[in-house]
Amino acid sequence: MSAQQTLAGLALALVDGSIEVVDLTAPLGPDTPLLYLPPDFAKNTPKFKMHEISAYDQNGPWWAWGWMELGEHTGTHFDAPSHWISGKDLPQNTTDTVPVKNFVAPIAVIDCSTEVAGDPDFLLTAERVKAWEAEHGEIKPGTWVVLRSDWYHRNTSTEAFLNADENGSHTPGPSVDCVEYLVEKGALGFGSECVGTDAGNAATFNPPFPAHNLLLGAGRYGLASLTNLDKLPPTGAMLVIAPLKIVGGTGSPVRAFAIVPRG
Ligand SMILES: O=C(O)C(=O)c1ccccc1S
Ligand SMILES: [Ca+2]
Ligand SMILES: [Mn+2]
Repeated sequence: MSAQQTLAGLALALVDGSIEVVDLTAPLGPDTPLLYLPPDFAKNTPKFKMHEISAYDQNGPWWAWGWMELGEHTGTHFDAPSHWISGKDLPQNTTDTVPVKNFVAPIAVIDCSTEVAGDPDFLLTAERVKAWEAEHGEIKPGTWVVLRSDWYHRNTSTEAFLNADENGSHTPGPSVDCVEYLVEKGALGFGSECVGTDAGNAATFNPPFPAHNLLLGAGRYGLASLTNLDKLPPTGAMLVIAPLKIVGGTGSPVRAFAIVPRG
């Protein structure tokens, strides 16, 4: 089938509903949960704030618009390699230089929602990824790999989403050997439903924050605060993300969605 026929088929399938578009993005606003780092360790991202310019009034008689205060790593967002010191000198490592072809790719969904329901500190390991491959096929280079945890149901409450106690945050993520394996398999990036791509206790890993240190350091990417992964098949869907083309950006809020075959 030619490329033209493939795209024409996609257009028809979108119209007849045999291919659906599934939103993977959390609402973005003042209530969007943000990562919380201990203030004696690091500065944090300020909350999202919308400033009204006009609302069909004396400031603009027929129009409404505003301006935002918004962190790069807020809500459903993309991590570029430059976000981490291990990726700071890599080529094409900022939101305005990452090749745009990397924003449309196959997505592999590893469902660990049952395990996470029993253990919020659950770690996706290389062994668990290999077990998924045994059932669904090998992860091919250029694939986004995402951890389905159903954690997105918590993202209307910062407290529930960060799930912290005196020992820190308890949220799932990938182990060091998992990230090493995904890099080895040529995965484009790793995605999570949690506030960040790393597990809540990833500061204690060696190296710390492997989904940043090793993944971004290998020139791959992260996606955090995804939603609706429970509506995707293990394989066969395509991920589309649209980071803002922020000059020199280390990341960006994104509208993420999946193109999913139905029936
Ligand atoms: O970039 C993020 O959203 C993120 O997850 C993060 C940022 C800075 C330090 C640690 C982490 S874990
Ligand atoms: Ca980020
Ligand atoms: Mn991050």
